[in-house]
Amino acid sequence: MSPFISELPKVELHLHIEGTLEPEMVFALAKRNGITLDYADESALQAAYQFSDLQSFLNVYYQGMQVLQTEQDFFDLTWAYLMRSQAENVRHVEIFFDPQAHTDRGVAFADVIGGIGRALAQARQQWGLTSHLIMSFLRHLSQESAFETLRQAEPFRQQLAGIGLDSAEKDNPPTKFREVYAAAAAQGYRLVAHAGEEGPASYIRDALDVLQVERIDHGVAAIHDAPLMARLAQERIPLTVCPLSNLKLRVINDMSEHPMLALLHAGLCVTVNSDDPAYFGGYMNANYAALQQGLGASNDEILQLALNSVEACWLSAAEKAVLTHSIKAHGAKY
Ligand code: HPA
Ligand SMILES: [Zn+2]
Repeated sequence: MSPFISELPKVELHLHIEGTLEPEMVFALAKRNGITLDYADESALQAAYQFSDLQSFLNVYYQGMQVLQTEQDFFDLTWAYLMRSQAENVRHVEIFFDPQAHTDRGVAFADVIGGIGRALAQARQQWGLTSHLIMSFLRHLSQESAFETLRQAEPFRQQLAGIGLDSAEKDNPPTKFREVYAAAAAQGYRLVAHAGEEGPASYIRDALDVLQVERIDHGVAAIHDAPLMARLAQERIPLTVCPLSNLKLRVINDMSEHPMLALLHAGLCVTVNSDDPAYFGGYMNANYAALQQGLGASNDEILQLALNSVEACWLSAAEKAVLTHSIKAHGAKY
């Protein structure tokens, strides 16, 4: 790992906390909670991490997270992620969680958000690692289920910065969630959505125009739509791109085909993120390194990507200025 990447101050904007569940923790939590797994050991579980598309990943992802049952489980999961982030010089994170994937199997919303929130608060206190939490609706479920989740979140409104939309994209367009996004906006939530990962570029346009999101998660399908790219550049709509995820889920066949630098050079506010690092082969540094090694990204390009993440995040202007300064100071050393 080049020190230029490992010592670079970083911001992560697209991370599913359930996607940080490492095989080792799957087995530890299964034991603690008296659950029998279908896999003999960690390497047998890891061997199942061969994905052909988004759905083949989601099947494993939803199965793995069933070991998460108590408030302490959610704390331990989140704390492990934050320790790694701290070690990788990540200074601020905006992370997703999938409440319906837990409440649908009888885990209380309060335990999920309680454990995650306790870990985030501890990281802020111990290291000054700041964070925001984004509640994601599962798009393969109904809009009514999303509304029910929005109601369940009401007592925790202050801990939630925004809402997102994830899970199976194909045949679950943004338009399916028009009303629940409008209701969340009326409650003051900030809005993001996954769009243009496996789905078409038109889903990115619908996320912007119908759901009124301010940031697009993934969005790599924009590369196929020149007018949309021009709009995204003109409006500086951030895309939270996840290189290793795109490779593992076969959105691209090889890192050398990744559209990140083409989007960057067209003036888009593209950012680097890890998505589900326990499943896709690496955390933040590994995603930056993949762009350096697989796509030939230069130090200047990497620096610009890191600065874009500060621009795209939800910190105050004063907090952003501190991060921008430290990224530029890091760049000046090379
Ligand atoms: O990459 C993703 N795409 C859609 N849904 C998800 N849920 C976790 N990760 C993902
Ligand atoms: Zn994602």
